Amino acid sequence: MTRTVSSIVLVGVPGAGSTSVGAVLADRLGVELRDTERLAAGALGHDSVSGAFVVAGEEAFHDAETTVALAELAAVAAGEPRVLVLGSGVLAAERVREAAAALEAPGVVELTVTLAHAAPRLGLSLARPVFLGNPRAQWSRLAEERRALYARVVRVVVDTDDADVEEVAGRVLDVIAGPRESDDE
Ligand SMILES: Nc1ncnc2c1ncn2[C@@H]1O[C@H](COP(=O)(O)OP(=O)(O)OP(=O)(O)O)[C@@H](O)[C@H]1O
Ligand SMILES: O=C(O)C1=C[C@@H](O)[C@@H](O)[C@H](O)C1
Ligand SMILES: [Mg+2]
Repeated sequence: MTRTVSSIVLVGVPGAGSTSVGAVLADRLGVELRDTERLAAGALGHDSVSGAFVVAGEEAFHDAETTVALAELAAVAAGEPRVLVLGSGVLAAERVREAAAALEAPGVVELTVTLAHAAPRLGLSLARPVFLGNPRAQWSRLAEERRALYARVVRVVVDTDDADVEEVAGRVLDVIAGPRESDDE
C-alpha cells in the first residue's frame, strides 16, 4: 500500500548525504528543504556552517541549531509539509531528542555510511573544524558518539554505502511510503 508523504525528517553522520538526499526528496515531494545546520548558520549571520562554528563558537552554534530544530520539529508535528534535515550533532540536545522521538511514524529516518564511503564524499571537507587533527579518526569518533544518540530516537535506517543520491532518495521513499507505482508489478 502506498502512503501519502508530505514531510520527511532525516539525520546522518557527516557524509551520509542527508543534505543532498533531502534536496532530492524535497524536489520529488514538491516541498521546502529545511536544514538545521544551514538555518542555524543563517541565524548567526553566516553563509557557511564551518564559518558560523568557528566565529560564533561551538556552544553558540549548537544553541542556535537547537532552537531552530525545536521549531522545525514542531512544524513537522503540526503537519506542515517539508523535508527536514537535522544536523548531525543536533540530537545531542535532550529536548531535540524528545521532540524527534515524539513524532508520528515513521519519525526520523537515519542515513548510514561507513568511513570508506564517507571519506571520498567529504573530500576536502574532512579538513573542517570538527575533523581537525586526524580527520579519519575524528570522523570515526564523532560517528560513533552521534550514532549512539540517534539510536535513541530513530525507527527507520537506510544504508547509503552502495547507492547514489537518487537511489538513496528512492530507498527512503520506499521504506516510508511503500513501493512507488512504477515499482508495482
Ligand atoms: N549516496 C551518495 N553517493 C555518492 N555521493 C554522495 C552520496 N550522498 C552524498 N554524496 C556527496 O557527498 C557530498 C556531501 O554530501 P552532503 O552535503 O549531502 O552530506 P551530509 O551528510 O549532509 O554532510 P554534512 O552536512 O555533515 O556536510 C556531496 O558532494 C554529495 O554529492
Ligand atoms: O561543519 C562543521 O563545522 C560542523 C558540522 C556539524 O557536524 C556540527 O554538528 C559540528 O559541530 C560542526
Ligand atoms: Mg549536511
